[in-house]
Amino acid sequence: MEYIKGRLDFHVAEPTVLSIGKFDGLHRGHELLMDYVFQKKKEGMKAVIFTFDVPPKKSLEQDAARVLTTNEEKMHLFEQIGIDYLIECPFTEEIMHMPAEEFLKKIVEQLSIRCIVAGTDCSFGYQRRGDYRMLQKYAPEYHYEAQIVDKMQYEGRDISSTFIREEIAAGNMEKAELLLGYAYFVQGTVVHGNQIGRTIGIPTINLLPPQEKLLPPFGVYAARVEIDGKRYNGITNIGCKPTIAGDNPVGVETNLFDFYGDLYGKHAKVSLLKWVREEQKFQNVSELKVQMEKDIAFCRSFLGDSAASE
Ligand SMILES: Cc1cc2nc3c(=O)[nH]c(=O)nc-3n(C[C@H](O)[C@H](O)[C@H](O)COP(=O)(O)O)c2cc1C
Ligand SMILES: Nc1ncnc2c1ncn2[C@@H]1O[C@H](COP(=O)(O)OP(=O)(O)O)[C@@H](O)[C@H]1O
Repeated sequence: MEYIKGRLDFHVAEPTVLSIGKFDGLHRGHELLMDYVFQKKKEGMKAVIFTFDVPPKKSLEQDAARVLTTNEEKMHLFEQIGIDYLIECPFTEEIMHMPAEEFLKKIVEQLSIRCIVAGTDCSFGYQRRGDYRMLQKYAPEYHYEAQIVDKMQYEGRDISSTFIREEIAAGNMEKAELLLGYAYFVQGTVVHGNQIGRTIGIPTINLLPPQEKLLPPFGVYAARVEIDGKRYNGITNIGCKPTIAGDNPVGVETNLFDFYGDLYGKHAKVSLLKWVREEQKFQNVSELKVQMEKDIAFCRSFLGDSAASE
């Protein structure tokens, strides 16, 4: 996949099918859009995703301001499903103020678009005046096909990133997985922690997710981890470790079952499968260790040998 970001002079010369949107989470609500995109790819067009790189909101107090997938995570997801070009268009003043018609003409010409696939809720151009009707209106003049797709629903509600954010914020990981089509994950580079884990026989890989990443409630989760293409079952704590003195940053830390080795600096993807309990402040580390061992026993039995069997 070619990842084009940070520039307005993006170009693709081959005929393309393009889908435009935020794609936060790349969830099941986007599945029908992707089905059309891959149908056209089979017919010989290059598959292009067009998305805007909007800087994170300044105030991240509210869950609604946080994202399900960071730009980097989205990039991995699109690569995995077989997209040929991902265009992350900077949301500059020029783009923000470009009339919708002009914007449409620009992308059709620069990206050799033959088919545009979009949801009924899509919007683009100054004051978001461009919508699916505009895409349909200009189809004959610009010689592209407009495929307008309805959102998939779950229990009578459109599947959307807002719906999924609500479930994650409530710790409903199984429902979030159903709506996403995959388990919610956090990924990043393994960094050093306080090095206490090894002293209690429970080492943990520490990830520090970016501020804009939505996290489920602080607590313990059954997890599946992917590192260097290998999968492990494990257990994750999300939070600030209130039992451990000091100002601990919000972290996602995971003990991998049946593994021992050095993982610092590695890239890890931690999928959160089930909420187990809230993070608590214990009297001391020995009490915490007793509880952690109980949590591990629970998760081992919950996960069985699922990582090995996939
Ligand atoms: C399964 C599990 C449950 C945890 N639960 C808590 C908890 O309830 N409260 C807490 O303060 N820390 C909790 N932690 C975090 C531990 O404090 C942390 O793993 C330990 O201090 C080692 O941290 P280190 O990687 O910085 O060395 C938990 C960690 C794991 C793996
Ligand atoms: N089963 C395991 N699960 C997690 N990390 C492990 C495991 N075995 C070895 N490690 C290594 O130990 C490190 C964690 O040890 P720990 O004492 O918790 O240190 P830190 O506080 O720096 O995370 C991990 O980053 C990894 O390199």
